[in-house]
Amino acid sequence: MDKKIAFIGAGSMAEAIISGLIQSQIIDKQQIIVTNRNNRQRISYLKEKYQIISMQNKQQLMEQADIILLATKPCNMEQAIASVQPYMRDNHLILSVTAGISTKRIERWIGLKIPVIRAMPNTSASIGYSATALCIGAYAITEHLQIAEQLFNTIGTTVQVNEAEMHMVTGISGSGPAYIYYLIEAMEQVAVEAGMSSATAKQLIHQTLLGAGKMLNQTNESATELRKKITSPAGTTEAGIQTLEQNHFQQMIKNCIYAARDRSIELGE
Ligand SMILES: NC(=O)C1=CN([C@@H]2O[C@H](COP(=O)(O)OP(=O)(O)OC[C@H]3O[C@@H](n4cnc5c(N)ncnc54)[C@H](O)[C@@H]3O)[C@@H](O)[C@H]2O)C=CC1
Ligand SMILES: O=C(O)[C@@H]1CCC=N1
Repeated sequence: MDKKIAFIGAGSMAEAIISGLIQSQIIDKQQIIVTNRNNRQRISYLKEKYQIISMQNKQQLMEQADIILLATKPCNMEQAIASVQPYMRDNHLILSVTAGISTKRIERWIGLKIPVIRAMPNTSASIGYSATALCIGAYAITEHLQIAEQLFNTIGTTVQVNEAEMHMVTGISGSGPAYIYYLIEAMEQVAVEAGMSSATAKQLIHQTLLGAGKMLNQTNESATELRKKITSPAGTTEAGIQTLEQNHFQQMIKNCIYAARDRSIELGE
């Protein structure tokens, strides 16, 4: 890719994308620029670790960049856009990974007929395994979507969705890795509580997770089919799953995802 990308916001998500892009070698390190509000220490860390460019001068940054990737928290986004808005050109491509904030609102804050694409990746981007959903704003055309797809496909998979679906996407795949980690935390805790060494527990659990993920990915079988194959009648799995059912596990997961979706809606308001 011969374009320069400027990251406005240099937190966890920006770092996951930067790390994934560099590993994919789609872009030269020197074509990645980062800036944040004022945390110099964070910028120095990223600059040193990834040998990318840092630039606190927003005018200079906007003159050099072709793609502007907005990666601040939703509450900081208006201010972040205001800091670069005077230097925006309508041939900049704006990408936003910010939860909740619509392309319409971004276009309004920018005040130009400028292409905006909203993306919802997840932190597995850092190793090339993000599940990213994309949706396009009013002024983005196929060519812009293709650039976004090219970029996010190097750090995982992409799917285009209607913007209305983005809140649910955020609840499912944006936050999704955290729910899985939370489940793993509980599995590790119980193994250690029962006397297993932490190293043994981690090895067994992490490989179990990896294997289950690959089974879903590599066989044509659904999660339900795969689960049923493990669940022998009157066996150990059945005993475990009955306990989950008695404790309304699936309803709890659904409530968790609805809560994340609703929070995304609130963040956009
Ligand atoms: N962490 C995750 O797993 C995911 C996060 N996102 C979205 O990515 C965005 C960033 O999330 P994180 O990286 O986790 O947050 P973070 O808090 O780690 O990073 C936010 C960054 O924005 C910078 N910032 C704040 N105000 C600014 C301003 N006015 N100008 C320039 N930079 C400014 C901060 O200095 C910081 O570097 C959020 O909107 C979140 O919804 C999306 C998908 C997954
Ligand atoms: O927790 C958050 O708000 C962000 C959005 C998706 C994942 N992390």
